[in-house]
Amino acid sequence: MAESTEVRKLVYLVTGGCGFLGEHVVRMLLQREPRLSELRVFDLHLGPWLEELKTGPVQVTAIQGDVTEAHEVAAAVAGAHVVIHAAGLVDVFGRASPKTIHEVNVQGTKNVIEACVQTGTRFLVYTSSMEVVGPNIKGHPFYRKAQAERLVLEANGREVRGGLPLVTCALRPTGIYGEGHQIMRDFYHQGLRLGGRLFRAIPASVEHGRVYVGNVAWMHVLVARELERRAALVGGQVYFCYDESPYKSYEDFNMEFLGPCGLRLVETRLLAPYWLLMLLAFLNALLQWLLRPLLLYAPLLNPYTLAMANTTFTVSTDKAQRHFGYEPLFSWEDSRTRTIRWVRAMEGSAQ
Ligand SMILES: NC(=O)c1ccc[n+]([C@@H]2O[C@H](COP(=O)([O-])OP(=O)(O)OC[C@H]3O[C@@H](n4cnc5c(N)ncnc54)[C@H](O)[C@@H]3O)[C@@H](O)[C@H]2O)c1
Ligand SMILES: CC(C)[C@@H](O)CC[C@@H](C)[C@H]1CC[C@H]2[C@@H]3[C@H](O)C=C4C[C@@H](O)CC[C@]4(C)[C@H]3CC[C@]12C
Repeated sequence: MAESTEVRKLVYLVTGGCGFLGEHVVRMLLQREPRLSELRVFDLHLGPWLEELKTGPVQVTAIQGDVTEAHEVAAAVAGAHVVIHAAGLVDVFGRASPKTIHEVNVQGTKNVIEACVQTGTRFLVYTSSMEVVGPNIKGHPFYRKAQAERLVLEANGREVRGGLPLVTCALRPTGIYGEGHQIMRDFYHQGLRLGGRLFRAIPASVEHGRVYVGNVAWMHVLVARELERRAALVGGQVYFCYDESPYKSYEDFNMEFLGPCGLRLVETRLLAPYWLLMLLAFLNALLQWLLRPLLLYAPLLNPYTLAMANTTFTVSTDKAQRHFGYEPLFSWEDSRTRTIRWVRAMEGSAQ
C-alpha cells in the first residue's frame, strides 16, 4: 500500500468490487491512491480476500448489497467522493434473463446516478464496454451496456445535492484478460478435460483487441483523479481502454498463457465451415431454451460468442493519454508473465 505525505481524506466506492475487474481496481486504489481514507467495496457477493485488506492505513468497508435496490445503493454512496461503478452482468453465455440483465446493467446504473445526485457525490466513473459500439445484437447484454453508458454520460453536469455539478465519464475496455478471468479459467479446464488440447474454431486472421486487467484498473484510478482536476475536459467523455497487448484471434491470444501451461491448440486440417458453426451455435441456443426449466445449459459456443469471436476488434486511440496522461502500467511482457503465473497456480490446484 502506498505511503504518502498527502492527507488521507477521501472516500471512494467501488461497485462490483469483488468481481474480476473490481478486485484489481480495489487493490490498485489501495496501492496508488494516497488520498484515500476509506474504500467502500459494494458487491452482491463479497470475497473472503477483503479481510486481508483491512490491516492497512485505509479503512476498507465491505458492503454486501444489490445495485438494483436503490436504497442500498444510496446508503453505500452517501459521503463518497468518487464512485467507480463496475458492477454489471457480463453474460456472454446466456445464463441470465434479459430482464435481470436490464435490471442490473440499466436500472442498477440509474440507481447509482440518482444516489450521487441525492447524496451529493460529484464524481462517477462507469465501466462500460467496447461492445457498445457493436456488434450489438439487439436485446443482448451488451446492448444494455450502451443504454447504461448513455445514462451516465447524459447525467454529466446534473446538479447534485449541495448545488455543484455531477462529473461523469465512461471507460470502454475490450476483452479484458489477467488474473481471475473466468473465461480463461473455463478454457483451461476445458483443455484439461480434452487431454491438454483445445480445438481451433476461429480463423487466426480474426484479430481481437485485448487489454490487461491491471492496465484497465490503472486507467480507472487515473481518470477518477482527473475527473476532479479537469472536469471540463474529462466530464462526459468516453475512453477506450488500451495497452500493448498484441492483436491475435481470441483463441491464439489465450494460447499465449495456456500454451506455456501445457495446453496446445489443435489445428484441425479443415476448419468447420462457418455455416456449420452457426448451425451448432443455434442448436446450442435452442437446447438452452428447451432445457432452461430443468437445468442451465450454457456452452461456450452460442450465436453471440460465435459472432463476437468472428468479429475483428481494433482500437486505435491515445485519448486517455492526451486527456489524463494514461500510460499502461504493465508492459505486454509483464501482463503475460503475471497471467501465466496465475494459470500455473490453477494448474497446481487442479492436480
Ligand atoms: N470482463 C471483460 O472482458 C469486460 C470487458 C469490458 C467491460 N467489462 C465490464 O466490466 C465490469 C466488470 O466486469 P467483470 O469482467 O469484472 O465481471 P464480474 O462478473 O467478474 O464482476 C462483476 C461484479 O459485479 C457484481 N454484481 C453483479 N450484479 C450485481 C448487483 N445486482 N449488485 C451488486 N453487485 C453486482 C458481481 O457480483 C461481480 O462481483 C462489468 O460492468 C463489465 O460489463 C468487462
Ligand atoms: C466456441 C468458440 C467460438 C470460442 O472461440 C468462443 C470464444 C468466446 C467465449 C469469446 C470470443 C470473443 C469473446 C468476447 C470478445 O473478446 C470481446 C468481449 C468484450 C468485452 O467487453 C466483454 C467480453 C467479450 C464479449 C468477450 C467474451 C468471450 C468471447 C465471446
